[in-house]
Amino acid sequence: MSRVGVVIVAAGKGSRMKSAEHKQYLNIKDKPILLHTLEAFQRSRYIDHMTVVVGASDVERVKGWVHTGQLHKVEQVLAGGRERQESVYLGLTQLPADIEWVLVHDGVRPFITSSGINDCLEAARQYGAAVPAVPVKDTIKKVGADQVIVETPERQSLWAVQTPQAFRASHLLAAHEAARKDGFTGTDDASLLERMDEPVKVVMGDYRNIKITTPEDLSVATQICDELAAERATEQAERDDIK
Ligand SMILES: Nc1ccn([C@@H]2O[C@H](COP(=O)(O)OP(=O)(O)OP(=O)(O)O)[C@@H](O)[C@H]2O)c(=O)n1
Ligand SMILES: C[C@](O)(CO)[C@H](O)COP(=O)(O)O
Repeated sequence: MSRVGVVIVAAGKGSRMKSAEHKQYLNIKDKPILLHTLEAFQRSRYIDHMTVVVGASDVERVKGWVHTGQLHKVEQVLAGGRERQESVYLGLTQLPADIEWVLVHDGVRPFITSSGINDCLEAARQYGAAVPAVPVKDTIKKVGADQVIVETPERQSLWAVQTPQAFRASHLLAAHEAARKDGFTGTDDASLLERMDEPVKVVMGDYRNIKITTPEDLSVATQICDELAAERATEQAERDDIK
């Protein structure tokens, strides 16, 4: 029987946040960003296994959260690498053998919902690989080193890509190994399959599934956190009514 796993990468330094503490450990409301993310996957009935990749000096801290007993899907907490891609690769190499489908998620995207996870996973099962994305709202310019515009791509075809990104685990590992061999570094996992001409399906993401990157993201994060908690409470009340 195969299982669905997620590799959650959280070994970054958060340099753009410019905070004393690495951003994944800053609180949104009552708890650290990374803990919100882990709880979102723990809640999802589509996920069986979690591998969490963190900075070497944070492994014991995160294992401490797991030992509270609320995060039983977290089966391993590993030390990551210098780049995001290396952290993902380290997680993939340690996945249990029974994980057929794997999602890769940024630890600093705490507002992923169970339906967002399911949409991506379902599309991956159908097409082989899938990522969530949202249509861009701004006009995007390609700008040269001299700060002069090079071109304006047609907005209709531009999407801002998010995580979780879902793949057959063996394919993603092979794509990472090929990228390492070729010295290729991508800013997401899908790009490693794209360069091997493997199709990746795009599913509609959620504008609230933000990657917490800079200080201004923190105030909007509090608002999104409240909205999602209220929506979960309403859904729970509806389920209780049906019983
Ligand atoms: N060596 C790295 C770098 C990044 N990440 C993770 O990849 C996700 C997305 O990266 P990003 O938002 O860029 O985080 P940082 O690299 O920490 O931020 P910055 O680029 O501002 O330093 C984050 O959850 C981050 O912790 C990781 O696991 N290992
Ligand atoms: C994977 C990602 O979250 C998709 O939007 C993004 O590319 C990560 O980028 P970063 O350079 O690690 O911020």
